[in-house]
Amino acid sequence: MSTTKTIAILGSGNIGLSLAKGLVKAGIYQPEQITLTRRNTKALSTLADNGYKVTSDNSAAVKDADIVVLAVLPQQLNKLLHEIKPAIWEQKHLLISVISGVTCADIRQQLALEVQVVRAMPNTAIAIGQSMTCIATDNASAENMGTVKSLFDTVGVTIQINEELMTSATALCACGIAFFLRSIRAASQGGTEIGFHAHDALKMAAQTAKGAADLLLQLASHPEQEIDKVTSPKGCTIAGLNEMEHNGFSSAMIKGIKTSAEKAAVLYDKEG
Ligand SMILES: NC(=O)C1=CN([C@@H]2O[C@H](COP(=O)(O)OP(=O)(O)OC[C@H]3O[C@@H](n4cnc5c(N)ncnc54)[C@H](O)[C@@H]3O)[C@@H](O)[C@H]2O)C=CC1
Ligand SMILES: O=C(O)[C@@H]1CCC=N1
Repeated sequence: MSTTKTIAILGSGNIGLSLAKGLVKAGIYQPEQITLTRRNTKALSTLADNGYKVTSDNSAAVKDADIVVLAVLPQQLNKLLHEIKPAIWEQKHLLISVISGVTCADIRQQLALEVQVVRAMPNTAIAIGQSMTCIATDNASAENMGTVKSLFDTVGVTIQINEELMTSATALCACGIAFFLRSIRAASQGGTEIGFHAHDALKMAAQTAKGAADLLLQLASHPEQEIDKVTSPKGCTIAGLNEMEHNGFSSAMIKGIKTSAEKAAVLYDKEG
């Protein structure tokens, strides 16, 4: 699926660039249809060489775009909204915010405009078409939600949720990718301690994690069902697994996700 719409990504840092690269990789956008903004555009020179439009002028980028993606940090948002407000046309623009902890209503309130806003919470695997993206809105039309879903469907799996759950989605899916990466890293460190070179251990741990995830996704089974198939009686798996649990493995993950969700809810200062 390709589109003739143009998109401006305001704040081309980690997630903004991952999104841009993912959309181009998926074939839905040509680089020429995407404007990337950043205060220091030197950091985007390679992307400019690859055909993306690059500018530090957010208002110009908005004027040229059908879809405007807000991808700055929460503490950078109010200044950006103030800057682009005169360039936003309520009847034309669809705003997509990937910013954690900021509601659709917060954005309209800052802009003092009744523009349609959709929140999207992707993760960095969007760069390779493997994001888990949650989307939510409080005012966008079904047609615009369809547009946003189709856009993110090209770069992973998308689900629509209630906006109240967006901070939870941030913790589980956007932060979550870091939690799983750290688990894989820890497994590889264990692998090195028991005899493998570091690069082999990392590859073995990553493929094992991928296989575990695919068992759940492809067979639609439950983790414990799959774990039961691995744990031979009096065997080495249950011995290792129980040792991890005695050290708080599941508890650490649950507590970490709860802490991230609590933090996600207070990232944005409306007055800031
Ligand atoms: N990094 C991630 O995995 C995810 C991040 N998010 C959200 O995305 C947002 C961005 O996060 P990151 O990409 O990690 O941060 P980042 O710091 O890498 O990117 C933000 C970018 O915005 C630029 N910027 C700041 N003010 C600007 C302005 N006025 N005009 C143009 N560019 C401006 C900065 O120079 C920077 O390149 C945050 O609100 C975060 O909550 C959401 C999902 C995942
Ligand atoms: O760490 C953060 O605040 C952002 C939001 C989700 C992923 N990164």
